[in-house]
Amino acid sequence: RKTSNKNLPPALDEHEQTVDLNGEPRDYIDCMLQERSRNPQLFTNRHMIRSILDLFLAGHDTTAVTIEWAFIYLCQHPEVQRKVREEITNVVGKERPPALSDRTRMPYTEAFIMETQRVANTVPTGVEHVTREEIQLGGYTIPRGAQVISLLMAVHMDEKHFPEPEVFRPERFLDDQGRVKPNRALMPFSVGKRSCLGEALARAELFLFVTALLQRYSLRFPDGLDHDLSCNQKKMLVREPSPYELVLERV
Ligand code: HEM
Repeated sequence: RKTSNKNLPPALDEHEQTVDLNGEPRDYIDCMLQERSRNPQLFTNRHMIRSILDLFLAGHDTTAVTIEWAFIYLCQHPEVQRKVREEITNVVGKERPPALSDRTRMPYTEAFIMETQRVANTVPTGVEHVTREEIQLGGYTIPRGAQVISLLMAVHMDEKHFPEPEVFRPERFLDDQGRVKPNRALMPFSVGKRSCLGEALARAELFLFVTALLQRYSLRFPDGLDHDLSCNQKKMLVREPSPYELVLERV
């Protein structure tokens, strides 16, 4: 057992002492420690702490809060909830949990998640980026070194791309045959080289969580209560709904 390093957060210290550098990694921290044992110059402890923090900050709240919005829309639009459940029943049934391989056969559910991300705008802006050189954009000159923040929410609420943008309507992402109709203006994960690194993981989580829950439960607001859709103002970066109650009934 190595000597304990008091300068490290306890979780990292514990991992450093117990990791099997050549064995099966137990988790993300073990993977990083194994990688560094092969190439000590790769990153410092500070890098490792930051990258774990990134996973929590960028990876947890964003997806969890999008799911919170999805539940609100399902309660506000019982017809949408009925159609998603119908698709789950037809494609997955009740005998096994939904799997990612079901996704391509569930266009309505996909469209529902797309519409949820468009209207919820959980991450309303991109992260700040800095221009490396002067550029012309839409008739404006942006100087080198300027901080640029994209307003993704403005695109999602632009009626040029999404007619009646305030209306929640998954069908806008379906063609006449009921197949998913992508729209380039839907960009909840931003676009370009620095777009969200966790997009595939987040989309998988959204699909699996929503379908697994709706397979077993119907959702509604408690009688007489409607959610006012106000946002938690204390949260920065992420648009979170204020707390609400849900009734889950076994189906
Ligand atoms: C529904 C869930 C999520 C949404 C809406 C979302 C959205 C975003 C957005 C808008 C950006 C900024 C991109 C830009 O500035 O151009 C971003 C960056 C990022 N996201 Fe996500 N994200 C989600 C989930 C996740 C997950 C699950 C992870 C990791 C496990 C993750 C990791 C990251 C990282 C590392 C960046 C920075 C990428 C870079 O700067 O190169 N995100 N995300």
